[in-house]
Amino acid sequence: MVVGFRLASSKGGDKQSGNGKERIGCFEENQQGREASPCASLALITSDSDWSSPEVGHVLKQHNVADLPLLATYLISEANLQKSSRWSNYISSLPRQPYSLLYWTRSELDRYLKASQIRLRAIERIADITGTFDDLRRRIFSKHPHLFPKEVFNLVTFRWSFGILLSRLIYLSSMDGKVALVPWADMLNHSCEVETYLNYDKSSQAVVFTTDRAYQSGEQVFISYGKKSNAELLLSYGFVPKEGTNLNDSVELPLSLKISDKCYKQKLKALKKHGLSASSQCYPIQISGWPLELMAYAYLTVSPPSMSKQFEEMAAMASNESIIRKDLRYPEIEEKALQFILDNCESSISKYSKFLKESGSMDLDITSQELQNRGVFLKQLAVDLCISEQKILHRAQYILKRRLRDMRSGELRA
Ligand SMILES: C[S@@+](CC[C@H](N)C(=O)[O-])C[C@H]1O[C@@H](n2cnc3c(N)ncnc32)[C@H](O)[C@@H]1O
Repeated sequence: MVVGFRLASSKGGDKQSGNGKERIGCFEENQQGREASPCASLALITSDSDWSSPEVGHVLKQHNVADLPLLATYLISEANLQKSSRWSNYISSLPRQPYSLLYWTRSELDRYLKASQIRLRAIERIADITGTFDDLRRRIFSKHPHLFPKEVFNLVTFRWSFGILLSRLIYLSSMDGKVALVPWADMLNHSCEVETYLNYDKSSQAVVFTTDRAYQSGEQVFISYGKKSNAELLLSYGFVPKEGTNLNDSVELPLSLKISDKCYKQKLKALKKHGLSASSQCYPIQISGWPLELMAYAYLTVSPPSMSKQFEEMAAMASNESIIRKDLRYPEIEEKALQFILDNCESSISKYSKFLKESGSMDLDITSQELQNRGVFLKQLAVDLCISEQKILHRAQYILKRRLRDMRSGELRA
Protein backbone atom coordinates (compact mmCIF):
# COMPACT_ATOMS: atom_id res chain seq x y z
CA MET A 1 0.00 0.00 0.00
CA VAL A 2 1.27 3.44 -0.86
CA VAL A 3 0.24 6.12 1.57
CA GLY A 4 0.83 9.78 1.02
CA PHE A 5 0.51 12.55 3.53
CA ARG A 6 -0.21 15.61 1.49
CA LEU A 7 1.24 18.47 3.41
CA ALA A 8 0.74 21.74 1.68
CA SER A 9 -0.85 22.22 -1.63
CA SER A 10 -4.48 21.38 -1.00
CA LYS A 11 -6.93 22.24 1.72
CA GLY A 12 -8.77 19.67 3.83
CA GLY A 13 -8.25 15.91 3.92
CA ASP A 14 -8.44 14.19 0.61
CA LYS A 15 -8.79 10.52 -0.05
CA GLN A 16 -7.98 9.35 -3.48
CA SER A 17 -7.57 5.81 -4.64
CA GLY A 18 -6.24 4.51 -7.89
CA ASN A 19 -3.17 2.71 -9.24
CA GLY A 20 -2.72 1.31 -5.73
CA LYS A 21 -1.89 4.77 -4.42
CA GLU A 22 -3.97 6.16 -1.61
CA ARG A 23 -3.72 9.54 0.00
CA ILE A 24 -5.08 9.46 3.47
CA GLY A 25 -4.37 12.85 4.91
CA CYS A 26 -3.84 16.48 4.31
CA PHE A 27 -2.04 18.67 6.76
CA GLU A 28 -1.27 22.29 6.44
CA GLU A 29 -0.11 25.04 8.67
CA ASN A 30 -1.03 28.56 7.70
CA GLN A 31 -2.02 31.77 9.37
CA GLN A 32 -5.69 32.35 9.96
CA GLY A 33 -7.30 33.73 6.86
CA ARG A 34 -4.19 33.19 4.74
CA GLU A 35 -4.39 30.84 1.79
CA ALA A 36 -1.91 27.99 1.66
CA SER A 37 0.16 28.27 -1.49
CA PRO A 38 0.99 25.10 -3.42
CA CYS A 39 4.51 25.04 -2.09
CA ALA A 40 5.84 22.35 0.23
CA SER A 41 8.09 24.78 2.07
CA LEU A 42 4.93 26.19 3.61
CA ALA A 43 4.41 23.02 5.58
CA LEU A 44 8.01 22.20 6.43
CA ILE A 45 10.21 23.85 9.00
CA THR A 46 13.71 23.97 7.54
CA SER A 47 16.69 26.27 7.88
CA ASP A 48 15.23 28.23 4.91
CA SER A 49 11.84 28.86 6.53
CA ASP A 50 10.62 32.43 6.87
CA TRP A 51 10.96 33.90 10.36
CA SER A 52 7.97 35.58 12.00
CA SER A 53 10.60 37.99 13.41
CA PRO A 54 12.69 38.55 10.25
CA GLU A 55 15.31 40.63 12.06
CA VAL A 56 16.18 37.74 14.38
CA GLY A 57 16.62 35.39 11.42
CA HIS A 58 18.65 37.97 9.55
CA VAL A 59 21.17 38.39 12.41
CA LEU A 60 21.67 34.62 12.70
CA LYS A 61 22.17 34.21 8.97
CA GLN A 62 24.68 37.08 8.92
CA HIS A 63 26.73 35.09 11.43
CA ASN A 64 26.52 31.92 9.30
CA VAL A 65 24.96 29.90 12.10
CA ALA A 66 24.85 26.19 11.19
CA ASP A 67 21.50 24.54 10.37
CA LEU A 68 20.84 22.77 13.67
CA PRO A 69 21.45 25.73 16.04
CA LEU A 70 19.62 27.95 13.55
CA LEU A 71 16.57 25.67 13.66
CA ALA A 72 16.81 25.45 17.47
CA THR A 73 16.74 29.25 17.71
CA TYR A 74 13.93 29.40 15.14
CA LEU A 75 11.77 27.06 17.22
CA ILE A 76 12.34 29.09 20.40
CA SER A 77 11.62 32.35 18.59
CA GLU A 78 8.38 31.01 17.07
CA ALA A 79 7.31 29.37 20.35
CA ASN A 80 7.76 32.71 22.10
CA LEU A 81 5.41 34.40 19.63
CA GLN A 82 2.62 32.01 20.62
CA LYS A 83 -0.57 32.73 18.65
CA SER A 84 1.15 35.17 16.29
CA SER A 85 3.43 32.46 14.96
CA ARG A 86 2.11 30.58 11.94
CA TRP A 87 3.30 27.40 13.66
CA SER A 88 1.39 28.06 16.88
CA ASN A 89 -0.96 25.06 16.58
CA TYR A 90 1.92 22.75 15.89
CA ILE A 91 4.24 24.17 18.55
CA SER A 92 1.56 24.04 21.23
CA SER A 93 1.13 20.34 20.51
CA LEU A 94 4.82 19.57 21.07
CA PRO A 95 5.86 17.90 24.34
CA ARG A 96 7.09 20.30 27.03
CA GLN A 97 9.72 17.73 27.95
CA PRO A 98 10.86 15.69 24.96
CA TYR A 99 11.60 12.12 25.99
CA SER A 100 15.31 11.77 25.48
CA LEU A 101 18.47 11.33 27.50
CA LEU A 102 18.88 15.14 27.36
CA TYR A 103 16.33 15.23 30.18
CA TRP A 104 18.14 12.77 32.42
CA THR A 105 20.21 14.41 35.14
CA ARG A 106 23.89 13.56 35.41
CA SER A 107 23.23 11.46 38.51
CA GLU A 108 20.42 9.57 36.72
CA LEU A 109 22.74 8.83 33.79
CA ASP A 110 25.49 7.67 36.16
CA ARG A 111 23.13 5.60 38.21
CA TYR A 112 21.07 3.84 35.56
CA LEU A 113 23.34 3.73 32.53
CA LYS A 114 26.73 3.02 34.04
CA ALA A 115 27.08 -0.27 32.16
CA SER A 116 26.27 1.17 28.72
CA GLN A 117 28.45 3.33 26.48
CA ILE A 118 25.37 5.43 25.70
CA ARG A 119 25.92 7.17 29.05
CA LEU A 120 29.04 8.86 27.63
CA ARG A 121 27.28 9.72 24.36
CA ALA A 122 24.49 11.39 26.36
CA ILE A 123 26.98 13.35 28.49
CA GLU A 124 28.80 14.46 25.32
CA ARG A 125 25.53 15.47 23.66
CA ILE A 126 24.45 17.55 26.66
CA ALA A 127 27.89 19.21 26.73
CA ASP A 128 27.69 19.92 22.97
CA ILE A 129 24.34 21.64 23.38
CA THR A 130 25.66 23.71 26.28
CA GLY A 131 28.73 24.59 24.18
CA THR A 132 26.60 25.55 21.16
CA PHE A 133 24.38 27.75 23.32
CA ASP A 134 27.40 29.41 24.99
CA ASP A 135 28.91 30.10 21.58
CA LEU A 136 25.70 31.73 20.27
CA ARG A 137 25.28 33.70 23.49
CA ARG A 138 28.84 35.02 23.35
CA ARG A 139 28.94 35.80 19.62
CA ILE A 140 25.36 36.89 18.94
CA PHE A 141 22.78 36.98 21.74
CA SER A 142 24.81 39.19 24.10
CA LYS A 143 25.43 41.67 21.24
CA HIS A 144 21.70 41.98 20.42
CA PRO A 145 19.92 41.72 23.78
CA HIS A 146 16.78 43.41 22.44
CA LEU A 147 16.38 40.65 19.84
CA PHE A 148 17.53 37.76 22.06
CA PRO A 149 16.34 38.44 25.63
CA LYS A 150 17.76 36.07 28.25
CA GLU A 151 14.29 35.12 29.50
CA VAL A 152 13.56 33.63 26.08
CA PHE A 153 16.90 32.45 24.69
CA ASN A 154 18.55 30.49 27.47
CA LEU A 155 19.93 27.03 28.18
CA VAL A 156 16.55 25.73 29.33
CA THR A 157 14.80 26.70 26.09
CA PHE A 158 17.77 25.45 24.04
CA ARG A 159 17.66 22.05 25.71
CA TRP A 160 13.95 21.90 24.88
CA SER A 161 14.38 22.90 21.25
CA PHE A 162 17.32 20.52 20.71
CA GLY A 163 15.29 17.76 22.39
CA ILE A 164 12.43 18.44 19.95
CA LEU A 165 14.71 18.60 16.92
CA LEU A 166 16.68 15.45 17.74
CA SER A 167 13.51 13.44 18.29
CA ARG A 168 11.46 14.82 15.38
CA LEU A 169 13.72 16.06 12.57
CA ILE A 170 13.21 14.15 9.38
CA TYR A 171 15.98 13.54 6.88
CA LEU A 172 14.69 14.16 3.37
CA SER A 173 17.13 12.47 1.01
CA SER A 174 15.23 13.60 -2.09
CA MET A 175 15.57 17.23 -0.94
CA ASP A 176 19.38 17.04 -1.12
CA GLY A 177 19.57 15.62 2.39
CA LYS A 178 17.76 18.54 3.98
CA VAL A 179 16.51 18.04 7.51
CA ALA A 180 13.05 19.34 8.36
CA LEU A 181 10.36 19.34 10.99
CA VAL A 182 7.25 18.08 9.25
CA PRO A 183 4.30 19.22 11.36
CA TRP A 184 1.82 16.46 12.07
CA ALA A 185 3.68 13.82 10.02
CA ASP A 186 6.08 13.71 12.97
CA MET A 187 3.27 12.34 15.14
CA LEU A 188 3.99 8.92 13.63
CA ASN A 189 5.64 6.45 15.97
CA HIS A 190 8.57 4.19 15.16
CA SER A 191 8.59 0.46 14.67
CA CYS A 192 11.79 -1.54 14.13
CA GLU A 193 9.75 -4.01 12.13
CA VAL A 194 8.78 -1.76 9.23
CA GLU A 195 10.76 -0.47 6.26
CA THR A 196 8.72 2.70 5.86
CA TYR A 197 10.40 6.08 5.64
CA LEU A 198 9.12 9.61 5.22
CA ASN A 199 10.53 11.44 2.22
CA TYR A 200 9.74 14.43 0.04
CA ASP A 201 8.03 13.64 -3.23
CA LYS A 202 8.88 16.29 -5.81
CA SER A 203 6.01 15.52 -8.18
CA SER A 204 3.28 15.92 -5.58
CA GLN A 205 5.23 18.45 -3.48
CA ALA A 206 4.38 16.49 -0.38
CA VAL A 207 6.05 14.44 2.28
CA VAL A 208 4.99 10.87 1.65
CA PHE A 209 5.63 7.38 2.86
CA THR A 210 4.99 3.97 1.41
CA THR A 211 3.94 1.25 3.80
CA ASP A 212 5.58 -2.13 3.41
CA ARG A 213 2.49 -4.07 4.47
CA ALA A 214 -1.27 -3.92 4.48
CA TYR A 215 -2.93 -2.22 7.43
CA GLN A 216 -6.46 -2.80 8.66
CA SER A 217 -8.60 0.27 9.07
CA GLY A 218 -8.12 1.69 12.57
CA GLU A 219 -4.75 -0.02 13.01
CA GLN A 220 -1.80 2.17 14.07
CA VAL A 221 0.53 2.91 11.17
CA PHE A 222 4.24 3.02 11.98
CA ILE A 223 7.25 4.43 10.21
CA SER A 224 10.95 3.80 10.73
CA TYR A 225 13.20 6.46 12.32
CA GLY A 226 16.14 4.71 10.65
CA LYS A 227 18.31 1.68 11.31
CA LYS A 228 19.24 2.60 14.85
CA SER A 229 20.38 0.61 17.83
CA ASN A 230 18.26 0.47 20.99
CA ALA A 231 20.78 2.76 22.70
CA GLU A 232 20.50 5.37 19.91
CA LEU A 233 16.71 5.22 20.14
CA LEU A 234 16.92 5.80 23.88
CA LEU A 235 19.40 8.65 23.42
CA SER A 236 17.34 10.66 20.93
CA TYR A 237 13.77 9.42 21.38
CA GLY A 238 13.62 8.20 24.97
CA PHE A 239 12.30 4.69 24.43
CA VAL A 240 13.67 1.15 24.08
CA PRO A 241 11.92 -1.16 21.58
CA LYS A 242 10.40 -4.45 22.70
CA GLU A 243 13.00 -7.16 23.28
CA GLY A 244 14.08 -9.03 20.18
CA THR A 245 12.30 -6.75 17.68
CA ASN A 246 15.27 -4.62 16.58
CA LEU A 247 17.38 -6.44 13.98
CA ASN A 248 19.63 -3.36 13.75
CA ASP A 249 20.44 -3.37 17.41
CA SER A 250 24.11 -3.15 18.36
CA VAL A 251 26.24 -2.58 21.41
CA GLU A 252 29.33 -0.39 21.56
CA LEU A 253 32.38 -2.32 22.75
CA PRO A 254 35.17 -0.08 24.09
CA LEU A 255 38.74 -1.20 23.31
CA SER A 256 42.04 0.35 24.29
CA LEU A 257 45.78 -0.22 23.92
CA LYS A 258 47.57 -1.81 26.84
CA ILE A 259 49.79 0.75 28.58
CA SER A 260 52.23 -2.07 29.40
CA ASP A 261 52.71 -2.74 25.66
CA LYS A 262 56.39 -2.33 24.63
CA CYS A 263 55.23 -0.62 21.42
CA TYR A 264 52.61 1.53 23.12
CA LYS A 265 54.02 4.82 21.81
CA GLN A 266 54.42 3.58 18.26
CA LYS A 267 50.91 2.15 18.19
CA LEU A 268 49.49 5.28 19.75
CA LYS A 269 51.17 7.36 17.05
CA ALA A 270 49.68 5.16 14.31
CA LEU A 271 46.20 5.40 15.86
CA LYS A 272 46.41 9.17 16.29
CA LYS A 273 47.55 9.59 12.70
CA HIS A 274 44.28 7.99 11.64
CA GLY A 275 42.15 9.99 14.04
CA LEU A 276 41.69 7.22 16.62
CA SER A 277 42.02 7.43 20.36
CA ALA A 278 44.26 5.14 22.41
CA SER A 279 42.37 5.57 25.62
CA SER A 280 39.14 4.07 24.35
CA GLN A 281 37.80 3.32 20.91
CA CYS A 282 34.26 2.00 20.57
CA TYR A 283 33.11 -0.43 17.90
CA PRO A 284 29.53 -1.64 17.33
CA ILE A 285 28.86 -5.34 17.78
CA GLN A 286 25.68 -6.74 16.27
CA ILE A 287 24.01 -10.08 16.82
CA SER A 288 25.33 -11.04 13.37
CA GLY A 289 28.96 -10.13 14.13
CA TRP A 290 31.43 -7.26 14.36
CA PRO A 291 33.12 -4.96 11.86
CA LEU A 292 36.48 -5.46 10.23
CA GLU A 293 37.68 -2.28 11.94
CA LEU A 294 37.29 -3.86 15.36
CA MET A 295 39.35 -6.86 14.27
CA ALA A 296 42.04 -4.49 12.91
CA TYR A 297 42.18 -2.65 16.26
CA ALA A 298 42.52 -6.00 18.05
CA TYR A 299 45.35 -7.06 15.70
CA LEU A 300 47.16 -3.79 16.39
CA THR A 301 46.77 -4.16 20.15
CA VAL A 302 48.18 -7.69 20.31
CA SER A 303 50.83 -7.43 17.61
CA PRO A 304 54.44 -7.90 18.78
CA PRO A 305 57.35 -5.48 18.04
CA SER A 306 58.42 -7.70 15.12
CA MET A 307 55.25 -6.61 13.26
CA SER A 308 55.87 -2.86 13.70
CA LYS A 309 55.88 -2.35 9.90
CA GLN A 310 52.23 -3.36 9.82
CA PHE A 311 51.08 -0.98 12.60
CA GLU A 312 50.20 1.73 10.07
CA GLU A 313 48.15 -0.62 7.92
CA MET A 314 46.29 -1.96 10.97
CA ALA A 315 45.54 1.54 12.32
CA ALA A 316 44.29 2.69 8.89
CA MET A 317 42.00 -0.33 8.73
CA ALA A 318 40.85 0.22 12.31
CA SER A 319 39.81 3.75 11.40
CA ASN A 320 37.93 2.73 8.26
CA GLU A 321 40.27 5.00 6.28
CA SER A 322 41.88 2.18 4.42
CA ILE A 323 41.35 2.39 0.68
CA ILE A 324 41.90 -1.32 0.16
CA ARG A 325 39.06 -3.07 1.95
CA LYS A 326 40.87 -6.40 1.93
CA ASP A 327 40.10 -9.00 4.54
CA LEU A 328 42.88 -8.15 6.97
CA ARG A 329 44.34 -11.38 8.35
CA TYR A 330 47.44 -12.07 10.36
CA PRO A 331 47.18 -15.81 11.14
CA GLU A 332 50.14 -15.69 13.54
CA ILE A 333 48.29 -13.34 15.93
CA GLU A 334 44.66 -14.18 15.15
CA GLU A 335 44.18 -16.29 18.26
CA LYS A 336 45.54 -13.51 20.48
CA ALA A 337 43.33 -10.92 18.76
CA LEU A 338 40.20 -13.04 19.23
CA GLN A 339 41.14 -13.63 22.87
CA PHE A 340 41.58 -9.86 23.31
CA ILE A 341 38.07 -9.21 21.95
CA LEU A 342 36.66 -12.01 24.12
CA ASP A 343 38.30 -10.55 27.26
CA ASN A 344 36.77 -7.16 26.50
CA CYS A 345 33.33 -8.68 25.82
CA GLU A 346 33.49 -10.54 29.10
CA SER A 347 34.49 -7.50 31.06
CA SER A 348 31.52 -5.58 29.54
CA ILE A 349 29.17 -8.51 30.25
CA SER A 350 30.17 -8.48 33.90
CA LYS A 351 29.37 -4.72 34.09
CA TYR A 352 25.87 -5.41 32.75
CA SER A 353 25.40 -8.37 35.14
CA LYS A 354 26.45 -6.20 38.07
CA PHE A 355 24.02 -3.44 37.10
CA LEU A 356 21.14 -5.84 36.47
CA LYS A 357 21.75 -7.53 39.82
CA GLU A 358 21.94 -4.19 41.65
CA SER A 359 18.88 -2.81 39.85
CA GLY A 360 16.67 -5.38 41.59
CA SER A 361 17.43 -3.88 44.96
CA MET A 362 18.09 -0.31 43.80
CA ASP A 363 16.63 2.19 46.27
CA LEU A 364 14.47 4.71 44.51
CA ASP A 365 14.14 8.23 45.77
CA ILE A 366 11.05 8.20 47.96
CA THR A 367 10.95 11.89 48.80
CA SER A 368 8.00 12.35 46.45
CA GLN A 369 5.62 10.21 44.45
CA GLU A 370 6.69 12.05 41.29
CA LEU A 371 10.36 11.22 41.81
CA GLN A 372 9.44 7.67 42.69
CA ASN A 373 7.49 7.24 39.43
CA ARG A 374 10.29 8.82 37.42
CA GLY A 375 12.84 6.52 39.06
CA VAL A 376 10.76 3.42 38.26
CA PHE A 377 10.34 4.55 34.64
CA LEU A 378 14.02 5.38 34.03
CA LYS A 379 15.18 2.21 35.74
CA GLN A 380 12.91 0.11 33.53
CA LEU A 381 14.28 1.80 30.38
CA ALA A 382 17.84 1.18 31.59
CA VAL A 383 17.12 -2.46 32.44
CA ASP A 384 15.51 -3.04 29.01
CA LEU A 385 18.51 -1.45 27.31
CA CYS A 386 21.05 -3.40 29.34
CA ILE A 387 19.30 -6.71 28.73
CA SER A 388 19.34 -6.12 24.96
CA GLU A 389 23.01 -5.00 24.95
CA GLN A 390 24.13 -7.86 27.15
CA LYS A 391 22.32 -10.35 24.92
CA ILE A 392 24.40 -9.22 21.91
CA LEU A 393 27.59 -9.51 23.93
CA HIS A 394 26.64 -13.02 25.05
CA ARG A 395 26.18 -14.01 21.43
CA ALA A 396 29.59 -12.53 20.51
CA GLN A 397 31.13 -14.35 23.48
CA TYR A 398 29.67 -17.63 22.25
CA ILE A 399 31.00 -17.12 18.70
CA LEU A 400 34.45 -16.08 19.95
CA LYS A 401 34.74 -19.01 22.33
CA ARG A 402 33.73 -21.45 19.63
CA ARG A 403 36.24 -20.00 17.16
CA LEU A 404 39.02 -20.09 19.72
CA ARG A 405 38.15 -23.66 20.68
CA ASP A 406 38.22 -24.74 17.01
CA MET A 407 41.54 -22.98 16.48
CA ARG A 408 43.10 -24.50 19.56
CA SER A 409 41.86 -28.01 18.82
CA GLY A 410 43.22 -27.61 15.25
CA GLU A 411 46.60 -26.62 16.64
CA LEU A 412 46.60 -29.60 18.97
CA ARG A 413 45.82 -31.96 16.10
CA ALA A 414 48.62 -30.40 14.03
C1 LIG B 1 8.48 11.95 16.29
S1 LIG B 1 7.70 11.77 17.84
C2 LIG B 1 6.36 10.73 17.47
C3 LIG B 1 5.09 11.27 17.96
C4 LIG B 1 4.85 11.15 19.42
N1 LIG B 1 4.16 9.92 19.73
C5 LIG B 1 4.04 12.35 19.90
O1 LIG B 1 2.89 12.16 20.20
O2 LIG B 1 4.57 13.44 19.92
C6 LIG B 1 8.85 10.77 18.62
C7 LIG B 1 8.48 10.39 20.03
O3 LIG B 1 7.41 9.45 20.03
C8 LIG B 1 7.62 8.44 21.00
N2 LIG B 1 7.71 7.15 20.29
C9 LIG B 1 7.85 6.96 18.96
N3 LIG B 1 7.86 5.65 18.66
C10 LIG B 1 7.75 4.99 19.82
C11 LIG B 1 7.72 3.61 20.18
N4 LIG B 1 7.80 2.64 19.26
N5 LIG B 1 7.62 3.30 21.50
C12 LIG B 1 7.53 4.25 22.44
N6 LIG B 1 7.57 5.58 22.17
C13 LIG B 1 7.66 5.94 20.87
C14 LIG B 1 8.90 8.80 21.73
O4 LIG B 1 8.56 9.50 22.89
C15 LIG B 1 9.61 9.70 20.76
O5 LIG B 1 10.45 10.63 21.39
